[in-house]
Amino acid sequence: MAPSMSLVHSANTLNILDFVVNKGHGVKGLSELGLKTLPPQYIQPPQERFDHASNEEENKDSIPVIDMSNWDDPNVAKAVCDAACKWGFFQIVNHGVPIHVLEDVKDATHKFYALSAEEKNKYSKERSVSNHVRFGTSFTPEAEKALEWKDYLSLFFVSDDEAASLWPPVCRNQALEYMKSSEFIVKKLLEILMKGLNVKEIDESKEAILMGSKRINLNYYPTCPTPELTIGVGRHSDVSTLTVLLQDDIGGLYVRNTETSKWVHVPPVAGSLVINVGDALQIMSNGKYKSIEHRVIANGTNNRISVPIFVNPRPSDVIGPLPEVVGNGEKVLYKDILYSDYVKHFFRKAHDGKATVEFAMI
Ligand SMILES: COc1cc(/C=C/C(=O)SCCNC(=O)CCNC(=O)[C@H](O)C(C)(C)COP(=O)(O)OP(=O)(O)OC[C@H]2O[C@@H](n3cnc4c(N)ncnc43)[C@H](O)[C@@H]2OP(=O)(O)O)ccc1O
Ligand SMILES: O=C(O)CCC(=O)C(=O)O
Ligand SMILES: [Fe+2]
Repeated sequence: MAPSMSLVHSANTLNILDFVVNKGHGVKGLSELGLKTLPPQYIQPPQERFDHASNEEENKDSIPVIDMSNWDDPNVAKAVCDAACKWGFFQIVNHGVPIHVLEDVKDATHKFYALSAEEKNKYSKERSVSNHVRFGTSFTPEAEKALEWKDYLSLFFVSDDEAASLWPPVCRNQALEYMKSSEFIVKKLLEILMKGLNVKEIDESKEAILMGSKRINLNYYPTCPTPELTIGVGRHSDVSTLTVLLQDDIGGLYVRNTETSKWVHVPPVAGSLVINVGDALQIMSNGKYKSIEHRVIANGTNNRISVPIFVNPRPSDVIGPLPEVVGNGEKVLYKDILYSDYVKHFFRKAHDGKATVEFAMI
């Protein structure tokens, strides 16, 4: 049932948290109350807010958009490896994932968030029957000094049967279809990126360590009353090997240009997918491919959705710089780590830019 305005207007700190986090209304519920001011829990410290004025160069740079019409073109391979080295981010078009699959998963995301708070809350950390399915808000509310203006549904893929019994019916098939249809591009991209590291062939064990587990998140960023005071997603890099991100046409994702330190917008391009290198690939490539800091701003006029697929090592894998990369005697930058330890370290703290990878540094 929708809460009355007076309930929230008279709310103290605890009630806002109770409404958003415990009752499962999320920030979407908060947004739909039509608040005129941002609850104090969402006010980010000035250094974490997005300052358009001091980022005036944001439009001068852009991440590469690569046409994948011919996957076997050596120029395409070069463009992919160059982008992974310099930007850690690129967009791909003509990639082969059918447009209707992308549209369907976006529609399904809206349908999931249109469910009642009670229905969505069945998938919360406290109520979900499995930790492979989790509906939540912000990132790690228990560890954050200021909350992020985002709700998410996170689905860890184990098998079709498990998804059929655990994932929310309203978005299950569409999420699975998107994951399955993008498997081809993940394999091709990893093949290209591995060749760039002198890894000639992706055998079974390499395949497992590169892409042995997958997680899909359905992100919802509702309209925010005072977007300049808060953030959709704080500065972070992904802990994945690669992330395949589908965004809608609203925009708001920014990527750090490590040469200028400025934030560069990733503009929505119809039919495209955003690809980014995650920490696991940065570690395996001994720093050659970069897992770049990114963030999402809050929006004062539109709701936004995005659907990342995180392609990861298996939790039980030990990852470290690949022998093919460091066999030539170059300095080894990262130690071997158990991947689930790395991910737990990421999830235990608030977003903190590039700090997570220090966990793996020698
Ligand atoms: C939400 O906003 C986000 C999310 C992200 C996400 C990026 C990624 O997911 S990248 C890929 C992550 N890798 C994997 O999923 C690998 C496979 N999974 C695992 O290894 C395990 O599931 C585990 C993550 C290691 C945790 O397993 P387990 O030991 O069984 O313990 P849990 O109780 O489930 O979790 C431990 C701790 O982490 C929190 N957590 C777990 N999963 C998520 C999740 N999907 N989203 C948010 N938080 C999660 C959980 O709450 C636990 O915390 P406690 O405080 O309760 O201990 C990127 C950017 C974003 O903004
Ligand atoms: O919403 C986006 O565009 C990016 C989200 C993101 O960075 C993440 O979920 O890891
Ligand atoms: Fe991310």
